[in-house]
Amino acid sequence: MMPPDQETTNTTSPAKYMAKKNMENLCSSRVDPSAGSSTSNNVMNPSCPSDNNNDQMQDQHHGTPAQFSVSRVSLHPITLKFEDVSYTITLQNNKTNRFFTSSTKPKPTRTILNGVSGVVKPGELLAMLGPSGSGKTTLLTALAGQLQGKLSGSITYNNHPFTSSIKRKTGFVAQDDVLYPHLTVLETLTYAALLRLPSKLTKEEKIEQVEMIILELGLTRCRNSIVGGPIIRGVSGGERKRVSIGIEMLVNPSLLLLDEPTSGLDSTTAQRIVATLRWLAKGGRSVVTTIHQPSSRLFRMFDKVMVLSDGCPIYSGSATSVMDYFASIGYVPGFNFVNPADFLLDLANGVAPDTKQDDQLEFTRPANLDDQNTLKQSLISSYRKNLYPSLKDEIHRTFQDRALGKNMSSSRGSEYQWTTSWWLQFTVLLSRGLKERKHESYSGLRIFQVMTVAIFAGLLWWHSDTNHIQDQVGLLFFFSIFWGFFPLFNATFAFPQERPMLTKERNSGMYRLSSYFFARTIGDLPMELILPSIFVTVTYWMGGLRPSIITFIQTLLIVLFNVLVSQSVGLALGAILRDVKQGITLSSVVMLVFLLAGGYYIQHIPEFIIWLKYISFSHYCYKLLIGVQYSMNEIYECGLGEKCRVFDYPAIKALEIENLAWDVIALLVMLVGYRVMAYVALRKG
Ligand SMILES: Nc1ncnc2c1ncn2[C@@H]1O[C@H](COP(=O)(O)OP(=O)(O)OP(=O)(O)O)[C@@H](O)[C@H]1O
Repeated sequence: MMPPDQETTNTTSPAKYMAKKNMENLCSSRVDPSAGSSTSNNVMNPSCPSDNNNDQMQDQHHGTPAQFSVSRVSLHPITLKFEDVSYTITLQNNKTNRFFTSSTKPKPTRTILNGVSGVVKPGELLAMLGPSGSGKTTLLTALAGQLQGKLSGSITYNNHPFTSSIKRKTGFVAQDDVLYPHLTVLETLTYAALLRLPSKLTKEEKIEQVEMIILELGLTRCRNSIVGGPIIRGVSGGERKRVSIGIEMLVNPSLLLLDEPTSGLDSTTAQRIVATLRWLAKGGRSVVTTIHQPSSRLFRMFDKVMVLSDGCPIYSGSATSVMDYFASIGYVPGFNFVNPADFLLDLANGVAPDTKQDDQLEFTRPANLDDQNTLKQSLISSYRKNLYPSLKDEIHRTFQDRALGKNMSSSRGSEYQWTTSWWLQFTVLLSRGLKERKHESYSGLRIFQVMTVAIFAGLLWWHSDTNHIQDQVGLLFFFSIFWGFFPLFNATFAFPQERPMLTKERNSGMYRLSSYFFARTIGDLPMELILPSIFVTVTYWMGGLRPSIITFIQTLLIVLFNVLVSQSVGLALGAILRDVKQGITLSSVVMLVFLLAGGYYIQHIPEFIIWLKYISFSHYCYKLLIGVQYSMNEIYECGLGEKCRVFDYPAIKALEIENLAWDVIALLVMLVGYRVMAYVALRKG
């Protein structure tokens, strides 16, 4: 392989660069006779090996690499500059401390980043190196404009602070891939394209872009495989990572930030990913990546390197000069030197270069903590003395920064304009949600659960009649409780589960919260309404309730209304608490209290707590069900040969059924109110 500096100087366009890389790949890694003839017209594919033939076949359909989406040069090159970036967090006191420390005592703080500076110009690939916990992710998140909290220093993008327009031109691939596990690779990229690419492109053109990305990232072989996740097995880790990169590549970002894109991957796959990043950089993009332990061949692909030690920089500058710099301040690699990254990470950990041979290492005493700290301090001082002044000059050379000290978290500028319409966002999100949740909505287990309860309830109340009024009232109360619990629990899961995805997509400006909210809540409706409809149909007729179609339809509508209200409560709890466990715990408490206050178990609630009855949606549902089931003057046999009015039956009388319209209004208020609460909680993030 040629040295990186030579590669860089010879490269004129990404397409040529990739063609050349492809040639190198064919020579160095494997000889593929079928590919040999087409190398001049072929893109180097950072893919699973067997993709190549497939890709070449598709190549003929899509034309030459020069026409590929990602081979386009960046339309808005961005120079990223950051100067003296510092980030401090306030540590939370633990519970024990809270009792013993006085409230006036300031909370302890911790500096995560301390005076970090750097410049990344279009066409450059910057790698951030450092031990675990040195602040790489924090810095990258700050550069992506997504770090909440107290950030000082300056981060500018073409001399401007972070704005929504920069947000749109920035791609951020987080360390943990947040993807929908049940969608295929093709579906994942297609939905992202439909949401992220501007409305001026037709659907077909957007899909064409997806096909190109799939081709370019070598995902052809797994295009129809589901992405998978921790529970369900899907594509491999490397393929998932490429899908995440592909989502960001779709919008042809001018600034691409990636957190550990090669973690957990074999060295060949890691090299392919870094080759892709380098290729993207050569198209005029500024690319910043954190990386844990790059091999020496990966290291050679970087243009710039930044080394962090405990949040402080010990090097920031050209990758080719890094060894010379450390040599100039007295640190040269030892006898067994192989990889510059190992050497740099040792230094960042405060471990001096080892001059002994491997077989002597086991006898070497590890450096103590004081020695390590002394070495780190010395490297930080050297950086400030030797590198920082020239870096500062470079930052100020091209143009004077205007935005020093601006609050980086103010990322929502007024110029924000959505790339797609509300309606398109809504329909795409609705379709994606239905596809993603198809397996759980239409799960056999869920249908079995509801059907079994329906049949057993029908058998237990088999042909009950009005003379057994208590049984019938019990059945109606069961309707209101069962169809209060079930949707409430299902809805509580909705937002906590989707929150990481929502945060990621909203941070990249993909869609409005309102379009997501409506799509998410409407998408759940079919199954949420079909199951109770089947349940009521089975149980109503088996249970011997009033044999009237009108009453049956009214009963069904009331139950469905109750489902929507309880779903609203679940959505609000999930959105406010954000945590499934807390949500479920609170849901069960709420539901049990509503059940007790519903009016069936207790008719004479003490005055001071009677308000519970009025906030219980089960109470209104139960009242409505009784109200439509029995007519005003209906009678039942209350003793031997004795007839009583149904409405005088104590459990019904206590409900004070007079004007059912108020109960409908109360449920309506709850339906809207809880949904608004859920929306506001989501908006607050
Ligand atoms: N909000 C926070 N609260 C508490 N500690 C934090 C917070 N954010 C960052 N840290 C701490 O700051 C340090 C730097 O974290 P960061 O994730 O940036 O490190 P990193 O270099 O990316 O590590 P790794 O390579 O393991 O991902 C860590 O010790 C982390 O625990």
